[in-house]
Amino acid sequence: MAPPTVLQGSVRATTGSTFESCNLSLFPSVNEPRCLRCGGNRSRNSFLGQQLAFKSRSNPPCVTLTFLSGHARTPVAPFSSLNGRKRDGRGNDVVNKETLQKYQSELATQIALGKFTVEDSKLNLRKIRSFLVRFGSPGRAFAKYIASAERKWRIHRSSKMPQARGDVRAVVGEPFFVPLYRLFLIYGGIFRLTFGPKSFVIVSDPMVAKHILKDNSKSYSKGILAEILEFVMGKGLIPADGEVWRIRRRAIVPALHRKYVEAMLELFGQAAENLCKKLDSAATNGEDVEMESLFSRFTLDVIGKAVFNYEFDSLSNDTGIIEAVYDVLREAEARSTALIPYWSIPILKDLSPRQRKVSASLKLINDVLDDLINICKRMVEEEDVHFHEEYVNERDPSILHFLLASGDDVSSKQLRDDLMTMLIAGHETSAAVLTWTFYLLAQNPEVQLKLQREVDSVLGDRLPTIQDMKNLKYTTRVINEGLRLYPQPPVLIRRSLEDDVLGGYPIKKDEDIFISLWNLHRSPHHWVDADKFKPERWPIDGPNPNETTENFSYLPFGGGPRKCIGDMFATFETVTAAAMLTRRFKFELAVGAPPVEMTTGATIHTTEGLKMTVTHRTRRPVIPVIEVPTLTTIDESGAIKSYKATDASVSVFNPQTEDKKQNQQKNNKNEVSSTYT
Ligand code: HEM
Repeated sequence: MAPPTVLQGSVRATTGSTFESCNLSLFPSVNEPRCLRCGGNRSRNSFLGQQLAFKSRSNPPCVTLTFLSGHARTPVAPFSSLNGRKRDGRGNDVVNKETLQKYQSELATQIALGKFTVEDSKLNLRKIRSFLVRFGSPGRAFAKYIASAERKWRIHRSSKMPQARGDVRAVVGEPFFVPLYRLFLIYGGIFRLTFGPKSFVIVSDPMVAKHILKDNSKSYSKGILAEILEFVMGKGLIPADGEVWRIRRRAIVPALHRKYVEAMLELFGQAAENLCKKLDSAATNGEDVEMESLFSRFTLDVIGKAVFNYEFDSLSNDTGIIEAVYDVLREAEARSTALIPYWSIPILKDLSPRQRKVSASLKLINDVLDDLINICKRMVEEEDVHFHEEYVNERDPSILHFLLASGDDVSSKQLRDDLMTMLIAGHETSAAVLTWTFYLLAQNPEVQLKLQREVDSVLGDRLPTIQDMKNLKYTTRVINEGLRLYPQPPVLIRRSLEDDVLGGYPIKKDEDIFISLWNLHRSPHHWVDADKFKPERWPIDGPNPNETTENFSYLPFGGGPRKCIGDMFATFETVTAAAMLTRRFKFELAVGAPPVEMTTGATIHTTEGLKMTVTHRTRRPVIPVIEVPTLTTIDESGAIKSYKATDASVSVFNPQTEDKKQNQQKNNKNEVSSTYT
């Protein structure tokens, strides 16, 4: 079937309008668009500020309609920020009406000045085309040619991407993705944000995100991200582009096969046990705990073992290497939010104590990695390797061991870059997911209780197995929902390698693009109660939600060829931790602790930690039902008499009332044994 016709027009062309470029009346009403060509109902109707995308239900759709300009829609959903903004009684964020009104009036002025108005063609090409079709096939072909040329011309000439101009100070002081959300509600799914000479294209539209990440991914690189991370990841998988990326991805992805992930479950369970021990003593001593740093240590211990078989043991120790890892991580985050590339100023690089410390930390980590690579090489040499697709060394199931055993022909520097990349990619992300999910659980005790019930019935007191991962359905939904509200990272970065058209707007080569997962995941156009924590929004027996099932409205692990390689690993790791921790403890926000606010580096951190009160879960006392032996007789008159063993008295038994009593007792017993407080 032919691809859908793509039409563009102004929002002014409303109800029942006919588009001159396509000779089609398209919609009887903006609210209820229907394709008049095929009669199909809408399948997607998103009126994103300046953009209305409409696809008919036929597959493939016969028409896609995109508005390029017009009036912005009044934002309908509260924006969500935790940085000093008001919250309602349940901790949900509420709209800062004044700010929105200011933006709306600013936008109205810009619209009045004609900034977003598309100029219509003075020529009535529709009439010319109608005239041409009278001349048979050559006329029709010519009319078609004119229509297509006009479409291109319209895109080229009249499409003007909505622009937000800002003073950079306006976005300093709060995580940068928060003002981007406000701008998205006003300017729509794609707009340009300009600070002085620098401009970024901000994408919050699922279809545009899909185009960049999947359909035309070859035309985009990691851009600034690669520049920022070069000092620590070199040519590792996250910053790498082109041929290096292709070769390394092909070598590394097979290492995370099913058997490897299964082997990792034991590791997740052991690390979660260690964390439980820490919490045990805090709960016994009545001390509050700072969960963000504990989660960070938990995931560091996991990823060290999983990637290069290194025992950081950071939940129990504070060694120099752990400090070095954190130094480097903090530096990477500082660089990713810096307004100027201070690290490339030679004098700063050599004289600044912080930069010198970072260089020393990097050297320490690299030395440790080199040692680990050498140890592993020796192990592999001594081993009688029978390498196959699902190869796992029992003594050392790490990714490094798999790569060396596979005969991966790679320089030590590249291998080090890859290991470092996985260490960073798999550490802070998972820690942040756990931090924010537990923050949400503390605010939603009914969800925490439901989660605990599932864990009790699926796990009991066991360590989780791979089979349990299928059965911990609600726990998985809790993690899915945590990832929706707090995506890690909140923004994906790309740079265009050639000219392209995004959402109908032409963009040039070398444009910097931010795909806001924060906006996509909280878009009021795609989610009901977008800012509410509702694990139930995901059908419990449905597929695990991802970019494919949600058509790029939800992409916690990215999408397309550069999708996260550790998605299954991370899901099982966080599900295991959530299950094992909530099985033993109840989590509440500590009384008197500072408000939990966001700050950002590569992932979303809290500004002052996540202070929690952790208490042991206790079963309600089980009231035993004492079974007293009885002797029952029926006398000649038919009356039933029962004699209790301990009791000399004789009671006359009325079967009906006794049945009721027993049922009552049974119910009490069930309730007591299956409920935790
Ligand atoms: C909950 C935890 C995690 C989250 C939320 C997460 C998220 C993501 C996202 C969104 C991307 C795409 C980045 C982009 O397109 O620019 C990505 C890429 C990547 N992730 Fe993860 N990740 C997690 C855990 C892990 C783990 C455990 C590992 C390693 C074992 C890992 C390794 C990577 C790598 C190597 C890439 C780059 C892939 C490429 O460019 O080819 N991630 N991750």
